[in-house]
Amino acid sequence: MKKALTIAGSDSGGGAGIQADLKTFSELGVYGMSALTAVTAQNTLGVQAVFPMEPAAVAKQIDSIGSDIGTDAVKTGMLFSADIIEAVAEKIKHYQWEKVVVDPVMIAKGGASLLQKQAIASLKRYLLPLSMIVTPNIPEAEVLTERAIRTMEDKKAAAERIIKLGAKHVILKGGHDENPEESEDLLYDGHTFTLFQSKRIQTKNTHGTGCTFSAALTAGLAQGLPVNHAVSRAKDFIQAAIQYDLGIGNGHGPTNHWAYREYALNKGSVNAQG
Ligand SMILES: Nc1ncnc2c1ncn2[C@@H]1O[C@H](COP(=O)(O)OP(=O)(O)OP(=O)(O)O)[C@@H](O)[C@H]1O
Ligand SMILES: Cc1ncc(CO)c(N)n1
Repeated sequence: MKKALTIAGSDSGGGAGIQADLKTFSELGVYGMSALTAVTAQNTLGVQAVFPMEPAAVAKQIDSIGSDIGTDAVKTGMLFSADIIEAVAEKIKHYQWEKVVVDPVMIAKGGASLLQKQAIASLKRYLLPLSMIVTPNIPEAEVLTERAIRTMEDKKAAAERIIKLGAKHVILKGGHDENPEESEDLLYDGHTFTLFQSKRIQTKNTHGTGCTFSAALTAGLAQGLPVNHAVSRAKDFIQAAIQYDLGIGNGHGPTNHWAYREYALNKGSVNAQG
């Protein structure tokens, strides 16, 4: 049984954060574990409140897992503060975990801050160098590189800068792009750029797309897929999850974590791998 650990915040509404991660791990046949960094009071309309955990409480949860169960891959999501980031980085080093996916979560779709501004320097300094792959969306990549991103050339330059910060791979996600036809994600390993394209689905129900994508990627790494295959399958997983949305809540609804197994895998309607 392959295992994956998510170090992230709780979304009470169930569409993003720890809940999205565990649902995704489960759908892909990986045993999921969690270390909570924060509790958010959240639904499809927005984030009503954030209650961060003590850094020591985050570290203790990771120790409980690391000292007994172990893990095949780890992802980080909402980390909130510099102190939590430093505690997490120390534990990742201590347990010598290498398959580390860093989703540099900063702002929720409604605009609520999930990472304090002062914590960005710590993210770059302590966590990115430990990551096998970092998964920014365009606004997050702009913050990490302190440059605006408009064109494909900008995207490539941003990916190069992020690799210089110490990440081994970067996947720059295009969900926030202006392109009405396609949602394209750019993978860079320090040598080669690979573009993963899919049809853009017109929907307001995209709550938790980033978490779900990075969790699917983490599950793939836990199962031993090479990075490009794990990205490709994660792209298929999120495509199905957005396409067959559930219509839950009054705002930006969650994606459908069952859809990949129910529709995509069986009908072969997407390029499933792994
Ligand atoms: N409307 C869409 N149609 C198809 N794919 C999409 C759409 N929106 C996002 N995606 C895909 O979903 C994945 C997550 O991308 P996105 O840029 O939305 O992440 P994010 O902004 O971090 O998500 P979140 O808002 O949950 O933090 C990417 O693979 C992206 O291409
Ligand atoms: C807890 C949590 N993590 C991440 C996101 C980003 O989608 C969110 N909205 N909530």
